[in-house]
Amino acid sequence: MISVDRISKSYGSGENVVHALDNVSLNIAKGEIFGVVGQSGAGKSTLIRTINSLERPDSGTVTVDGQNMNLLQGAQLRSARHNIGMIFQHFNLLSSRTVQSNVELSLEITGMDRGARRKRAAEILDLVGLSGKATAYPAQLSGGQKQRVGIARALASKPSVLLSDEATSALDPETTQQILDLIRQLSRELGLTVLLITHEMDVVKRICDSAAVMSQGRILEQGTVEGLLTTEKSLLGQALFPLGEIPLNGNTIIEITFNGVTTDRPVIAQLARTYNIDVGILGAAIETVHGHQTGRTRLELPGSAETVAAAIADLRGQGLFVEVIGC
Ligand SMILES: Nc1ncnc2c1ncn2[C@@H]1O[C@H](COP(=O)(O)OP(=O)(O)OP(=O)(O)O)[C@@H](O)[C@H]1O
Repeated sequence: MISVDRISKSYGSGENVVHALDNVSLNIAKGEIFGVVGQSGAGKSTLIRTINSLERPDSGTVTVDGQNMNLLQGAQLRSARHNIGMIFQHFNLLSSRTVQSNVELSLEITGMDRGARRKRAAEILDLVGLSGKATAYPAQLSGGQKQRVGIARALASKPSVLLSDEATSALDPETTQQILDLIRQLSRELGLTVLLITHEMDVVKRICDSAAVMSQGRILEQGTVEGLLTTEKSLLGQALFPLGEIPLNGNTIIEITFNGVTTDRPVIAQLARTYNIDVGILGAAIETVHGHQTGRTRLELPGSAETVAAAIADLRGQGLFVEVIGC
């Protein structure tokens, strides 16, 4: 649905040149929720602006829903943009217009007649849980409600893509979760493809199917969230489920990654019993992600090299992803 192929974008020149995007490629399938994480200045906003063609890349291609965005001009470009909704950190609502009118505004631009606009705005406000607030003004709404209006406005013209630029960064943790759950629900119900940029790992954990890590204009790693978790030394895997410093005391230290398949088995108790090892639990970061138990646990395995090797082989034999991180 969204294909970004080797795009680069620089600002300035000579000594002052900034490579905001440096040979960036990614593919987002229809209906997928894809998160891009990175520190301030990593290039995330530039990436989003090249996808809806607010910026043109210096090189490379952006394709959205089969259309090469770089080649579009005028009416064609405007029409392609109607297929891409966008939500923002600070909501960007017009304070002088009611909720209903803010949502209708995005439809006015498409040339839809008044009656159809009214009907569609009411429909989409209902979908985001705001039908009772149609006549309210933005100043009368909470942050979460404002973002619901932002989402309704973005989706009013029935786009197939939603771009989210730090849409939950101004919200408290509980409201963040509600908005993320709403985005996920809408994505599933409407088959909406979502690209969201964020600096918050919890956002990725809560709703993303796939994610990429950006730094200094480059993508350092990308893949499905579950795949990244089971990738050795994955930056995102470590950041999503942090376990802190590794204590080195001569014993073998391993990390077992759980991705929903095996957590209901008494893996650690079985290990201790079968190999007579006094297994030490050094840390665990396990949460329910998309209804599955996901995360990792760090264990210390004292004992002879042979016993420890046999225990690790046994765990891997059970289909578990095991990394030896210290010995
Ligand atoms: N219009 C511009 N002119 C000059 N430099 C720019 C411009 N837009 C972005 N940059 C630079 O490009 C780099 C990437 O910026 P970008 O806004 O894409 O990063 P970001 O990851 O979205 O950061 P943030 O989370 O702070 O918004 C930064 O060094 C920024 O200063």
